[in-house]
Amino acid sequence: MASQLSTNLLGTLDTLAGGVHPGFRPAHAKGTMYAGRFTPLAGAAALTRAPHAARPSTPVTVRFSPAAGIPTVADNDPKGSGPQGMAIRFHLADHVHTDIVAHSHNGFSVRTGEEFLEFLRAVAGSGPGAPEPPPIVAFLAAHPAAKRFVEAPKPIPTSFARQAFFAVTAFRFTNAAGASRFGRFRLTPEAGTAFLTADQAATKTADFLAAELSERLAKGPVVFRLQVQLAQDGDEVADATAVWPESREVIEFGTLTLTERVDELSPEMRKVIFDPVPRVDGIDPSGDPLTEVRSDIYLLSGRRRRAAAGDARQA
Ligand code: HEM
Repeated sequence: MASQLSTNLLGTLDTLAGGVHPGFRPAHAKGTMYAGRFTPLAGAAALTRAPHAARPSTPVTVRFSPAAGIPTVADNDPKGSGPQGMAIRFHLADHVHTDIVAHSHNGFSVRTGEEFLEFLRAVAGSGPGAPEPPPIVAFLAAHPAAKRFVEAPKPIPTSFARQAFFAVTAFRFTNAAGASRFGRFRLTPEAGTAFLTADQAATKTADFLAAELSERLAKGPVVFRLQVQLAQDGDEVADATAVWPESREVIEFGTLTLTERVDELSPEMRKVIFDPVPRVDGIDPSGDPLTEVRSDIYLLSGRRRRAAAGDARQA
């Protein structure tokens, strides 16, 4: 059952999206989906006994999305586009899967769901007609991580294939010998990162990122390196605002190769609800409080979306 916190978070995201858009996600509403394969490297099985770390290859479904809860948001909207999302489903068997939900900023604004609700409410209360100073000013003054997140540049990428993505919350990886390490997934584009200037971005069309990816895929696959940044003793593993230094070891977990676009409006794709909890033996939550609340709210939101799409019986 969804908690009061999840219900409140969902309601506030709806408010920020200008109301409920039936059948769409209240965050990362606009998205396109792709099919491909994951092939692990030796580092994967050394870190975890999860099945996709040992198999030669696993089919995947990927969804890229601008951040806003508005289904028509423009890909080049300076406020609504970033951080872009990349959600990955590894198909392990019929109806068995494990997901990674990542976005293009390394880190998050707040540590807990309660704090996120406070943040979203401050944003919602700071629109036209808000008191002076608006509530977001006091919130950001009291929450330095949220201030850093808000103020961090979020340039528009030239392509989803030229953007790096970070799963943000840490997991505990356990290998076949029972040895555990904490780490954070990240995705590095094989083509390297590349961003538009504000002037270049302004010349782009509203759906240019999906169009660009289709053109790119017509010429060949799009490749990402799936990596895990490992925590050192003493690193904070239960706080998504605590970004670990880039000097931490990063292991090559495997390669994600996307080959074709799939129809996100097909009944099968509309059913997909990505889950921030991996739910696979060998990759467990780290105790980060965001993980559980996100899992709860994505399910709540996903079920509402499925019901609106008319296939609630499959929920
Ligand atoms: C308490 C914190 C958070 C809340 C309440 C929240 C809320 C949501 C909701 C309601 C959705 C739509 C889910 C659906 O309808 O399927 C969503 C999607 C998404 N969120 Fe979050 N989120 C949180 C934290 C994060 C963090 C830390 C990240 C960074 C990785 C993130 C990245 C994404 C992405 C990429 C999607 C789109 C997933 C897809 O393609 O289906 N969120 N979020």
